[in-house]
Amino acid sequence: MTTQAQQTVTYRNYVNGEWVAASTQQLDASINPANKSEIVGYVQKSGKEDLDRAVQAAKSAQIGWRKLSGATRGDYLYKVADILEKRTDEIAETMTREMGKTLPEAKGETARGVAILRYYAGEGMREIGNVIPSTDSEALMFTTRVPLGVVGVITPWNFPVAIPVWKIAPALIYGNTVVFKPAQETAVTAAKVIQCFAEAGVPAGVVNMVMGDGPVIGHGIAAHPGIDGVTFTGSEQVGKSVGQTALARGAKYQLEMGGKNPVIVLADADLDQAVEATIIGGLRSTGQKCTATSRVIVERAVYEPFKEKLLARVNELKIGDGREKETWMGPCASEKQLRTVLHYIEKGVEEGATLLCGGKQPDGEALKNGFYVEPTVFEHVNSGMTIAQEEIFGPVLALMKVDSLEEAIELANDVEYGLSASIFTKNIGHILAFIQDIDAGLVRINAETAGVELQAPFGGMKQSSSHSREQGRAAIEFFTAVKTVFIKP
Ligand SMILES: NC(=O)C1=CN([C@@H]2O[C@H](COP(=O)(O)OP(=O)(O)OC[C@H]3O[C@@H](n4cnc5c(N)ncnc54)[C@H](OP(=O)(O)O)[C@@H]3O)[C@@H](O)[C@H]2O)C=CC1
Ligand SMILES: O=C(O)CCC(=O)C(=O)O
Repeated sequence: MTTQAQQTVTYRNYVNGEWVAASTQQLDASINPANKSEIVGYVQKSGKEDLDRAVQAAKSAQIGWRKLSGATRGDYLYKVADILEKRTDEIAETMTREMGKTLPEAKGETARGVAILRYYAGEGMREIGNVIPSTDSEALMFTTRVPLGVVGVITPWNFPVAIPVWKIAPALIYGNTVVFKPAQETAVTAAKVIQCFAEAGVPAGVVNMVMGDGPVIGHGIAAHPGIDGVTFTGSEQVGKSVGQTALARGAKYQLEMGGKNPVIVLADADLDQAVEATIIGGLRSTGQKCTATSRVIVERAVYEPFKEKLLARVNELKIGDGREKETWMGPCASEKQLRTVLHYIEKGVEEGATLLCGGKQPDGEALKNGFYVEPTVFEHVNSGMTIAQEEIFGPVLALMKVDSLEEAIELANDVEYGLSASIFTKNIGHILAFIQDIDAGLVRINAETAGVELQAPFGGMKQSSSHSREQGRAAIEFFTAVKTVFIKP
């Protein structure tokens, strides 16, 4: 008889073009949050020595990679995109098994990874500088851009394909080499993405992946003298420590962290449209997006009809294993995440908010082995409450009633984050005031707070980011350094 351990694949680190076991000889089991007894794969629990090897490989590969033309680097990315595209179904299925989002969402995310790779492949043929008139009429002055060198990429579990790809692809196209540390929670999916780079023939050492714990490998990347820039997405607490560690040794860093994103629904809004966007923005991916809608600020005149429609829709949502066709919302990605969400729900009740629906783990035989939580709606939430201030990262909506647009914007801005915000109204004056006054890097009108587009800058204000932007052409700002050149005959 074969045991599950024998059947389950072990995924290795990818260092200098080879799949290698961690020097520690330690493994972690990556489990399915829809069924905690199912092991998706075993992943490496690496140590500092493994990281050192990866950094050394990335350093050795750097000059050769940098010296290729942008077009040639782009050709590699096109190949990676084609391979990822062919493996969409398999990789999406792994993602669903490993972190719980529904299969259509996982397929959409993988397709987004393909599109991001193609976008940055094309970037290898676009301009990287400007001619600036010199005060010396005989001279030519221009800017050009050079890679940082070796870039460390630290990513979370909520978008295990899209986030690594939107960091690794621009890093590579601008001539950097990469040391990638995926979230241990989703390291199997990450390994499959890196297999696409390996299969595309990206030269040895250009992309390296080291699996392991955040405090060891993630912190190790931030602190490593051989790493020239660090790009991070995850929690505010860890992000800030990554930034401080990188800053202390003079390395460049980029942080994308939390959100507490509001949707404002004004009296003239199309209520059905606003309800749908609140549900999709707040509850898709089980609320585990930094752009997820968390606070729902509704004008008094439409508060009751909006609430009724919202509750009716929330009560229809089918919770279950993301691989099943009829499932609308999967489990939380991990037990830790489930505990966090339940803790916030408890806190909401304790602090006096009214629970309108949800609030607990769902009943049912089919769900008892997974990290499920019901979609939850609170009302009578005020800005001083914990659930109105802290990022929950779960399917929890907080309804808040206001009397005017001014009050709505004031409430919307009354948090430490400023990632995404949306408004539902037909009044152009209100739309313009919102665009002007809201503290958010992503401002969305009559649309959900989530749903970023790969060709546009992405990032937040206040504590949501290091004030930098990712994606689109904005990525060039982090992944390159500018040289100003002055030439005289
Ligand atoms: N902005 C966003 O998109 C995200 C926000 N979050 C927020 O963070 C909360 C906690 O989630 P969690 O997964 O713990 O997020 P973390 O911030 O801990 O994880 C993000 C990444 O950082 C790594 N990491 C952990 N500790 C360190 C460290 N000391 N130094 C460097 N890297 C480190 C993690 O590794 P590993 O996990 O493998 O140990 C992971 O790869 C969520 O509830 C949510 O509020 C979470 C994910 C994404
Ligand atoms: O809304 C999206 O599509 C992206 C969200 C995101 O970047 C995140 O949750 O980390």
